Amino acid sequence: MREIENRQFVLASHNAGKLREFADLLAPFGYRVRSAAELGLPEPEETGTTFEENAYIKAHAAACATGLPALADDSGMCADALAGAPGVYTADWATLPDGRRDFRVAMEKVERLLREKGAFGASARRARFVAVLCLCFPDGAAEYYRGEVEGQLVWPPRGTLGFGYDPVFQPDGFETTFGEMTAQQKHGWKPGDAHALSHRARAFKSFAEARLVAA
Ligand SMILES: O=P(O)(O)OP(=O)(O)OP(=O)(O)OC[C@H]1O[C@@H](n2cnc3c(O)ncnc32)[C@H](O)[C@@H]1O
Ligand SMILES: [Mg+2]
Repeated sequence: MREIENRQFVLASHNAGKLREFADLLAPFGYRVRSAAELGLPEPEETGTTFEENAYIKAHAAACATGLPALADDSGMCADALAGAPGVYTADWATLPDGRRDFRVAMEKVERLLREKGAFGASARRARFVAVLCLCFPDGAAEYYRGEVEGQLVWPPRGTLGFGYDPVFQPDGFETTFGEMTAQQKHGWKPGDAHALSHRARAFKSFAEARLVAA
């Protein structure tokens, strides 16, 4: 198995919300991590049809560009009543014709479609967040870590914390949305804990246990 040498790798993401969460999750481990955004790397086109394919595209591009191992996160929200949509197209649903992203518009679109399907009760509004992390080396060797969290879509959006679709997602067992949780509450995990809450923290926990060594 190839090693992460010199405690150094690239985070192959341009999403500020994700990068904040990873900075937080990685802090206890003391790795030297720079993001694709900081390094000015181009954003590759996400042409895959699965989270795994898109995570590989992003991680491989960053690993090739830097010569370092790269970790990418491909994630999304899957609504049962919409046959798993928006899924891998979660970011696309928020993208305006001029390329900017507006998650209020995206959340309204999801809500409109749920209403068209008659999805009003909690059980009809079930959804999950999925995150697939890909660790890829410059030679193309890759490994994957997946995390999912089940919950329901609420309306109207609640909370101003987090990012993306957080204000409409209420994880099972909680009365608050991810938009009403601090980053620590949303992760629901720190090194040594047996369980994590968010999709990203669950995937990260597997990655950390397999690959990271505390400083
Ligand atoms: O590809 P990178 O550069 O990492 O950044 P991105 O924002 O394009 O990320 P994705 O392609 O993986 O798209 C994921 C979408 O799902 C949303 N999403 C993912 N995780 C989320 C979370 O924890 N909370 C809210 N929304 C999330 C996010 O806002 C994006 O629109
Ligand atoms: Mg993307």
